[in-house]
Amino acid sequence: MPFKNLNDVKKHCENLENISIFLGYNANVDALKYISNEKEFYELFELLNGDCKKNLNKNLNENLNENLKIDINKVIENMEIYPREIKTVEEFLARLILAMKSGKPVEIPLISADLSPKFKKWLENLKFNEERIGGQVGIIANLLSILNLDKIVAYTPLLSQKQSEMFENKGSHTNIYYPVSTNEGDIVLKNINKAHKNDETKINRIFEYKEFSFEFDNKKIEVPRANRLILASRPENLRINIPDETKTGLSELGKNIDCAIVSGYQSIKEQYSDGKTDEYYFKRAVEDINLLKSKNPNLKVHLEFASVQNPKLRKQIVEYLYSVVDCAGLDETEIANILNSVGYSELSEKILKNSKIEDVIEGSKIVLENYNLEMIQIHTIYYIMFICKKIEDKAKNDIKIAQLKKSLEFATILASTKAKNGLITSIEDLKMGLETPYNQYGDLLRNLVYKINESTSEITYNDYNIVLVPSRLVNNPKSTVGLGDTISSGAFVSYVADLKNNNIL
Ligand SMILES: Nc1ncnc2c1ncn2[C@@H]1O[C@H](COP(=O)(O)OP(=O)(O)O)[C@@H](O)[C@H]1O
Ligand SMILES: O=P(O)(O)OC[C@H]1O[C@](O)(CO)[C@@H](O)[C@@H]1O
Ligand SMILES: [Mg+2]
Repeated sequence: MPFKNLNDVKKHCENLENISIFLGYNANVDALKYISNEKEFYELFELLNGDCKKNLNKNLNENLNENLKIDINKVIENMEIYPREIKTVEEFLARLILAMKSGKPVEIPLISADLSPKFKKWLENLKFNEERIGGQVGIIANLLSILNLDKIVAYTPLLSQKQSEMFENKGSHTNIYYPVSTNEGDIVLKNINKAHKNDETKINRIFEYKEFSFEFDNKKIEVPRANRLILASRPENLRINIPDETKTGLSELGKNIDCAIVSGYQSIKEQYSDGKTDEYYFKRAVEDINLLKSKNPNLKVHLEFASVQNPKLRKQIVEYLYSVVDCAGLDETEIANILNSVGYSELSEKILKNSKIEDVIEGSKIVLENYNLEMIQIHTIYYIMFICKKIEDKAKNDIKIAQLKKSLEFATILASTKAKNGLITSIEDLKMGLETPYNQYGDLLRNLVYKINESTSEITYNDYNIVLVPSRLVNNPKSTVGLGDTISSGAFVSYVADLKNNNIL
């Protein structure tokens, strides 16, 4: 047990203090709506459906204005169609019910210009419970600031005043910066709170539901676990991209940082109104990473995946970007979806259906090898796992395993603190995570991975280190959005700190 008490955790955090990182590309405001029980679920749709419980079951809402009421038959139809973009309230309700039935994380794009008037009106009237910083860059920057990293260079194309002020420089020194270009083509780092531009604020709507049951179409639906559905905005002028004038300074910036976390590619569209295409942006994204690495070949880059509804774009992210990054972070659904996009639909189905760890490992190995990644980190509700190639020298490899385990242990402490408290405000808060027990399958999972690591049977795991730590699962989480980002950044930065400080891996 690497962390016996808060002091051990604090010591670990000290290792991170000499790390500098680049983060790109997505930050937004998350508007959170909590759905804690059956009553709150029905209340969501009251504007459209009056006595919602009754009406969502019997469709007896005749006394409501035709233009407003929810068409239950259409909702049922959409549950079959499984819309991958949301334009109507019926599509939204269908995907929300399916998400709640599965208890799995879901993100769906919402194109504001295309919304039906009824859905638009409903969204405008919806009262959210709170607003928080969102997006991988937003969530990770604020976490790493508290962990006192030396420098966090956070780049996001849209930086309104509201958004820039949601970055919290809470470390022992100002450490979150925005890269700004000079006339000479260099990058200077500006305190992100003072770097805002005249941009719009990107707002995502997050529906955070708890465990409860409700009735729809006269059937009882049990929500197996608290989770979230994200309606992600896709503003036309959000281009996942570093402008040319800033690009010229990237190689010099790369020299002064240790690592980077890139994410946000899920916002890239196939076609833009000015004729630009997905390919244009993926090629630029590859250039950015190559430039960052050009004068610092040791720079480690982690790509944090997200839910991508369009299979073609999902495949592009993998094919363009996995070849140039070192580490990949993703949840169980995301690895399954990737496998489906790159030709392993049977394995993908198995993972989605049975959540068996052996299948997840098999899938991770395929991705690791096909794209020559150094490491994959998978987070699921019950465990967090690193998979990477072994070092030949056994003594060194044993140290590596111990270090990787420590990084994952740290990550579970971060996640359970955030799940329990909703946010992490200081290193002291991590006591809450440390006091959260591992989930009930902890020993079972550890034994299973022990056996897999020992096995020499037909599936050979001999060349790989499979390092697993069970999650410290919070029963009644305050919120769940961003827990994966928290896990991935905590684990990756710890890994990089070990590389930098111990020189052993
Ligand atoms: N109640 C909880 N307590 C502790 N950890 C949790 C809880 N719920 C989810 N997690 C962790 O958070 C991860 C969610 O990651 P992910 O799906 O990538 O979400 P996001 O993209 O919103 O950050 C899960 O895989 C699990 O490891
Ligand atoms: O796809 P987008 O719009 O960048 O949003 C990503 C979403 O994922 C999260 O970063 C959580 O992983 C949310 O905070 C955010 O709403
Ligand atoms: Mg995630």
